Amino acid sequence: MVTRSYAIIGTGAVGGFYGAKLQKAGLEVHFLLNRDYEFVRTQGLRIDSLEGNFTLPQVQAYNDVHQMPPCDVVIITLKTTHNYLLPQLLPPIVKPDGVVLLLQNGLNVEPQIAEIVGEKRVIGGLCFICSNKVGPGHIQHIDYSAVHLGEYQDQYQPGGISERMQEIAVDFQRAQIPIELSEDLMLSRWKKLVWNIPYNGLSVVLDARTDEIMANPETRLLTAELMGEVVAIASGYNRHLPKNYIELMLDHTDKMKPYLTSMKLDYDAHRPLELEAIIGNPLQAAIAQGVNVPKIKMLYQQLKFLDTRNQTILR
Ligand SMILES: NC(=O)C1=CN([C@@H]2O[C@H](COP(=O)(O)OP(=O)(O)OC[C@H]3O[C@@H](n4cnc5c(N)ncnc54)[C@H](OP(=O)(O)O)[C@@H]3O)[C@@H](O)[C@H]2O)C=CC1
Ligand SMILES: CC(C)(CO)C(=O)C(=O)O
Repeated sequence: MVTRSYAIIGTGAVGGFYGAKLQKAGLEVHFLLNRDYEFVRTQGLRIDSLEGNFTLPQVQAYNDVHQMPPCDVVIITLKTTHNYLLPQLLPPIVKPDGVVLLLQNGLNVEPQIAEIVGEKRVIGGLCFICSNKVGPGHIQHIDYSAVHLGEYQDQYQPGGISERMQEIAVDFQRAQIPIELSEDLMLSRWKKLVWNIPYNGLSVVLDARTDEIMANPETRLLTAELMGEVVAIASGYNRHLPKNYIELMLDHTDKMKPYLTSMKLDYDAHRPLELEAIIGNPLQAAIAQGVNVPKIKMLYQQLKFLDTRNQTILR
């Protein structure tokens, strides 16, 4: 059996969880860390999960990419606000025939990765997971865990299901991570943005959990209207979402455990928001296609104000 080596770039809520699951399943995983490096090097990772708690007392931990071996699959799980580091981080750790798997929210991040490693070496991924890092090397997995993968091609042309996606899927299944393969990464990204744009944005502007947003008829309507605008931008790119998709997303959120989005957690911790990847880039995509999205534009403007002010306030 061919075994692929994995690198996790950003061992936080998402990277810590998926990387630990892959290692637990017997795969070779190398973890890049920042502030938690010393702790994780000596104590390993702890995962508290609704699927079962586990610890990995020993992991291959690094704080310098030049110490890491080049890997077959390099998984990026930094916040997009740290992607400016990738031109330095990526080149030493991707094998010549390796691939970069981008597990981040948002739109139009893959082209930035393709500029660094080449267009044929990028797979995009969407994570359907609720997970937080609650202490050094300590991840709390609250709900869901599925990953959807799609090949990136220039201008997000549909890339079909490649052999390497199927190989990665085998590893993820072995690690008991539910995985779906998408023939069209852009369609998958728009579907996810139907959820992320309203809830991530409104959770910050309204200072609210998902259940609070859903309970009030006005903010529930606003959520549906924002979703409608996202669907309209996707249509501008010839990606047509199912007619009942908005209803499905509202229904799905009604059934979710009350949830504070990652953008709200970042805001409360005075960390920069993933505003450009999640809302700014889709807004630019709407402008480029001449699609009118007044509510998304206003949400972006409000968040830009809050984010800028939040960065200047002393903690
Ligand atoms: N959390 C979730 O449930 C979900 C998250 N996502 C998306 O997944 C992506 C990752 O999010 P998430 O895991 O929550 O974020 P986290 O902040 O939990 O993880 C990012 C990690 O990157 C590390 N990091 C930052 N700078 C460096 C560096 N220079 N070198 C090495 N590591 C570094 C951080 O370490 P340190 O703190 O020490 O700087 C942190 O542990 C985002 O795009 C998010 O939107 C998508 C779906 C759900
Ligand atoms: C809907 C949710 C919360 C998990 O599926 C998500 O996609 C996210 O936090 O980005």
